[in-house]
Amino acid sequence: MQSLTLQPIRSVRGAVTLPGSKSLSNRILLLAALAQGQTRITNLLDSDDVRYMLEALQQLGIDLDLSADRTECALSGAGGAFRADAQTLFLGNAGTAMRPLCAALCAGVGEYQLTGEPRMYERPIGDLVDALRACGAQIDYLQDENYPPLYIRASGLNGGLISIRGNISSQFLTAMLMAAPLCRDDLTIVVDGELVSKPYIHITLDVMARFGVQVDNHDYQRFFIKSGQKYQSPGEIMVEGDASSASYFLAAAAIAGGPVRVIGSGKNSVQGDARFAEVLEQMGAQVLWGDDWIEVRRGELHGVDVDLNHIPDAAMTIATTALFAKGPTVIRNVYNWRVKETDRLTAMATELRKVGATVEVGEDYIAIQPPERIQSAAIDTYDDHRMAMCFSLAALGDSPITINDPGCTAKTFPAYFDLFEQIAQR
Ligand SMILES: O=C(O)C1=C[C@@H](OP(=O)(O)O)[C@@H](O)[C@H](O)C1
Ligand SMILES: C=C(OP(=O)(O)O)C(=O)O
Repeated sequence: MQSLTLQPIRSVRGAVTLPGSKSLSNRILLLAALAQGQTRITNLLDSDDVRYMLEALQQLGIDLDLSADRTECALSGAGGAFRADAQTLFLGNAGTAMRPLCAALCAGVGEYQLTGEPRMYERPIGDLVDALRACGAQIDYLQDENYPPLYIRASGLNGGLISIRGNISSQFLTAMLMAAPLCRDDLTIVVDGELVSKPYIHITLDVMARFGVQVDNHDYQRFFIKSGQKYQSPGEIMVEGDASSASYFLAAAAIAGGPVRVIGSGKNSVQGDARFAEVLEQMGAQVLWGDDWIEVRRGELHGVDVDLNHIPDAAMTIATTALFAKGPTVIRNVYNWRVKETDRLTAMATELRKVGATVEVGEDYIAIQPPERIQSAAIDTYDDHRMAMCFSLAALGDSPITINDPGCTAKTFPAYFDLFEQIAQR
C-alpha cells in the first residue's frame, strides 16, 4: 500500500474549479439512459463511482460516447425501462449506482446479478428491497439477508401505495422515486419514520424535473408520481461542481488563510453540501457566496455543537476542521456514518486520536476536543476517500502527516491531492 507524506502547510490560497458532482453525475446518467432522445452531458465526474454506472449502462445496451477525458458524454436513451439479457453488473462500492440501478432494473425485463466490492456487501439495502417487493419485484439475496449481492428477476413494477424506511439511507427513497414513473400504475410513496440526508431527495426531484417528470412532494413524507410520465432528454445538461469535494478546500481556507474560491457550486447549488460553508461561518470563518462559487477566508475558529444529518459527507470535513478550533466540537445525528465506506464514526475517532485529539463517540455522535498541538501521524484511510481527503487538513498544523493509501480518493476525486498541493504554500 502506498502512502503520501504531506509536509506542514503554512497557508493556502487560490481558486479550484470543482470536478462534477458524483450525486448529479450518476443520477443524470441513469435518467438519460431511461429517457427518450439523446443527452449531451458536460462536466461529468471522472471517478470510480461514475465509471461503474457508465459500464453498467453499456452492459445494459445503452449507446454512449465519452470524450477522451471522460467528462463529456453523449448518450442515446432507451426510451423506457431496460430490457436486457441476464447480466452481472459489478458496481464497486458506489451507493449511487447500486441503489438506483436496483430499482430501475426491477421496472424493466430481464435477469440481473448486482455485485460489488466486499464493503458493498456490508452496506444495507433491505429497506429498498422491501419497498420494491411491495411493488411486485422479485429480488433474492445471494449472500446475507438485507445486503448485496442481489439477484433480480425483473418483470415490471406495480404502482399503488407503498411505504419505505428512510432512517438508514435516503438513497432508497431516491431509487424508488427515479423508478416510479416506470411503474404500471400511479405510485404513492410514504416515508416510514425519519428521513436522513434529506437534501439528497431535493437533488433527485430536481434532476427528475429536468428530465420532464413531476413528483407531488408532500413535505418529504409522502410522494405521488403519476404513471405514464416519460423521461425526456433535456438535450444538453451540465453537471454542477461537487459540493462535497469543495468542503476540503474551503475548510483549509478557514483554517489557514485563504482566500480560497471554489468554482462550480455556489448559492444557487442544488446540492445540500453547499451548506457546509454555513457551518464554517458558524465556526468563525468569513464566507462570500456567488451564484456558482464560494470563497472562504480565515477567522478565529471556535468549536460548535451541530446536527449535521443534512450534510453527512461534508460533516466529516468539520470533524478535522475541529482540530483547529478553540474549544470542543460535537457533530450530532450522524448514525449513518456507520454504514458508509467504512464505519466512519469509529474510523474518525481512531485517527483523530492519533493526531492528539480527545474524542468521545456515541451511537450517533462524535465529540472532539482539539489537541494543544497536532501530532505527526500516519493516518489509515479504511478505503474511504473522505477519510483521506479530510485528514489532509491535519497538515495545516506544524507536523508532517502521512496519508496511507491516498489512491482511495479515486472513488469520487482522483485528482484531489494534486489540487490540494496547488493551493498549499509552505
Ligand atoms: O443520494 C446521494 O447521492 C447520496 C446520499 C448520501 O447517502 P445517504 O442517503 O445514504 O446518507 C450521501 O452520503 C452519498 O454520498 C450520496
Ligand atoms: C457515502 C458515500 O458514497 P455512496 O454514494 O457510495 O453512498 C460518500 O461518497 O461519502
